[in-house]
Amino acid sequence: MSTPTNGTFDRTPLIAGNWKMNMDHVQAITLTQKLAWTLDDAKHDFGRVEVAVFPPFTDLRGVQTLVAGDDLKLVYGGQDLSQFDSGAYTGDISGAFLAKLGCRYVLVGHSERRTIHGETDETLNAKTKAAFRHGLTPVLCVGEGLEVRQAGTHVEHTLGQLRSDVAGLTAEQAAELVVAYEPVWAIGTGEVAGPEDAQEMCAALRAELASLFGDEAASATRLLYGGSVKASNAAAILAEKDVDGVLVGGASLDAGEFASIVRFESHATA
Ligand SMILES: O=C(CO)COP(=O)(O)O
Repeated sequence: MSTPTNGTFDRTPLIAGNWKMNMDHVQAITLTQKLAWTLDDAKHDFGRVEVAVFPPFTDLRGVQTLVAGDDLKLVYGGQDLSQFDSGAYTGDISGAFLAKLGCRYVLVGHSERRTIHGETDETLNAKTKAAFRHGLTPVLCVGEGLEVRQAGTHVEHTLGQLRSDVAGLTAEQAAELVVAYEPVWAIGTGEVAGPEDAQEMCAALRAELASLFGDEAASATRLLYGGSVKASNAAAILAEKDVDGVLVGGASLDAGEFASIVRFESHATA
């Protein structure tokens, strides 16, 4: 069973940038280069804190070429994949294609896929399994909307999503899985859930994973927080025991800001 650890953290932190539908394939090269140079200048240790970017599909070939050509240590993934492997699914992208492009990760069930594209937990369960089938690590996104948060049922709601989306996985897959808690009300709004909110949910997610797959698997699963993460709030969120990384939207489009989030250990957690 893969237990990502580097001796300092319980699990290797993952700092992930979801570019959403921003950056064409030319801009993607500039952003990736700038990020790589900034982190190189800062002597970033990628074995200590892993860095992943999630560009649009049309950027992936360029990012792959750059990463391979310059031997960059950052990794990348797709923002979605099809639950099917190939065939008459116009507009969809197979996990096989992402794997061939060198993707390590793929986002599954981002709230924008759930709300704008109406993706159901049943579909997301199939997508999670498709990712594993193609050797990709799913970064499964879960989280509640504002009404659910106000009703106080956010933990039950989010655990319900998790249970449906991971049904039928093996303990080994659960250990490799990354789960991102992204409260919808905190995405792109400047409203950030407090570190204690992130910890509350991540602890609940880990306990649920333990009951489904056992303690060993659950202690290896990396849990991220996402929603208005910036360099100024990342360190406090990442100081929480069960938070193993962050999934960053807007702030990942600025190489300096994102690099600063990656280097969260150099910030005071005040
Ligand atoms: O949705 C997000 C990352 O997947 C969060 O986006 P923001 O960081 O822009 O709030």
